[in-house]
Amino acid sequence: MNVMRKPVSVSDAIVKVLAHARLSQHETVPLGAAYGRILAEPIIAKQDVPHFNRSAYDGFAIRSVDSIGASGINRISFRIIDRIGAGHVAKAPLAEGEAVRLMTGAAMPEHGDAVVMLEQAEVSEPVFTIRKPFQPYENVSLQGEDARVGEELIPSGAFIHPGTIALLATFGYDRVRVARKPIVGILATGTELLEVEDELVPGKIRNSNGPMIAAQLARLGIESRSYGMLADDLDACYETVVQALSETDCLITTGGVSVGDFDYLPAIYERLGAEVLFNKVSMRPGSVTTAAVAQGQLLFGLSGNPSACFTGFELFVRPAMMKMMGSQKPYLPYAKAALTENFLKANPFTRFIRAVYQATPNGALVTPAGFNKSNAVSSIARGNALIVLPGGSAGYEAGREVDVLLLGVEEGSAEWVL
Ligand SMILES: Nc1nc2c(c(=O)[nH]1)N[C@H]1C(S)=C(S)[C@@H](COP(=O)(O)OP(=O)(O)OC[C@H]3O[C@@H](n4cnc5c(N)ncnc54)[C@H](O)[C@@H]3O)O[C@H]1N2
Ligand code: MOO
Ligand SMILES: [Mg+2]
Repeated sequence: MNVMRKPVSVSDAIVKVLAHARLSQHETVPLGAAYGRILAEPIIAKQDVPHFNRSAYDGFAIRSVDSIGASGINRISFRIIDRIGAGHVAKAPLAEGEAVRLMTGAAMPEHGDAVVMLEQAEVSEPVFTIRKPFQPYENVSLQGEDARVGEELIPSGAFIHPGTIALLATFGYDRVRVARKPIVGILATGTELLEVEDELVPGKIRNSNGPMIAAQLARLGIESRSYGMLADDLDACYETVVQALSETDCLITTGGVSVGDFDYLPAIYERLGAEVLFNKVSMRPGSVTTAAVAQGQLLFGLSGNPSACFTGFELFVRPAMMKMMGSQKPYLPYAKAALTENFLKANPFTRFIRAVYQATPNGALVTPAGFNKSNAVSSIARGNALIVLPGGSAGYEAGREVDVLLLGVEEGSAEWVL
């Protein structure tokens, strides 16, 4: 095996992966199941919102013209001819000096063009007086002020969050066209691996990457299919990879991608006739992250080292999954924050430091999340962000503003800015 590998930059690696991230058929789901999915159709206003002029307050609908000249010493009086709550319409149009007592959301009566709030009226049923004039449309929610029929409000490819659900419901979408979710397989390789419930024995460790990747996918709303754990055995791993590829849209493996004697993923890609897009990225951790394509399907060979595995997923698998689901915002959201402590290690490669990002009244701060080597698991548990230190730097001092990628944010970014 050739142990010398040619590294690609992080951004080139992302471009290569995204060029092969395709799906996406669509499916229709009930509105109640649409949260967290990606829209496969734009939301176009099916009616004006609101679709009738309505009162913005609890009060009295009047004709504004009747209020001209009202003041503290010249109170103008109105006669209440009807009383309606939201959901009702007044029985008759307003004539001069008439008012309808109506509640927030109730349709304005014909000829009514202003609302006197209850607090602005001195009421003595069946009349009330006012001490100021009202402008046309004062305290009225106008038809179409929120959205106009035919207007494209949300593009296809948008993440469906609770606000999107509200809009869909407003227009009567009881079913929504969304991108189909990819079916993603996970296979952990390593003779040293134990099941989570197993007792530790010398030389062995529990498989933490498998459950971690399943949760990283779950965070994107994707259910995974586990192919369990396999010992480092070329034939057995190859067979499982072939089976997994026949049952999934994409396969993620962990471990066995480096140059060790029992790192069989490179041989598996060769046997599959897969095109290896890259097998070395100029980053730490995750330098051994590999991506390959076999018969149009993406295979991600993530590192066995937990922090490297985690970072490889967030940087490369995540945008690919989002693109496969038609997302317009596949990238991790980006922020700037001030480093709270020195990080003085030199960085020949781009370095991704698991970190805690915190917005404070004095600006955003970011703190490395502790033990930060590729094999670290504690810092991925503590972190909610990745600090990005560019390659070629000599480290950074506390107070310095640094680039940060935010983890676990529902909606990503449309651009990769680093
Ligand atoms: N001579 C070289 N050695 C190594 C290189 C190199 O370039 N030349 N790269 C190093 C880097 S960087 C990393 S990262 C690791 C990557 O190793 P592999 O991806 O091949 O993974 P393994 O060898 O299978 O395991 C590495 C490490 O991770 C532990 N592991 C594996 N699977 C899991 C799992 N499911 N859950 C938790 N931990 C896991 C495994 O026990 C090892 O400790 O290679 C360096 N070596
Ligand atoms: O792939 Mo490694 O994580 O750079 O230590
Ligand atoms: Mg290895």
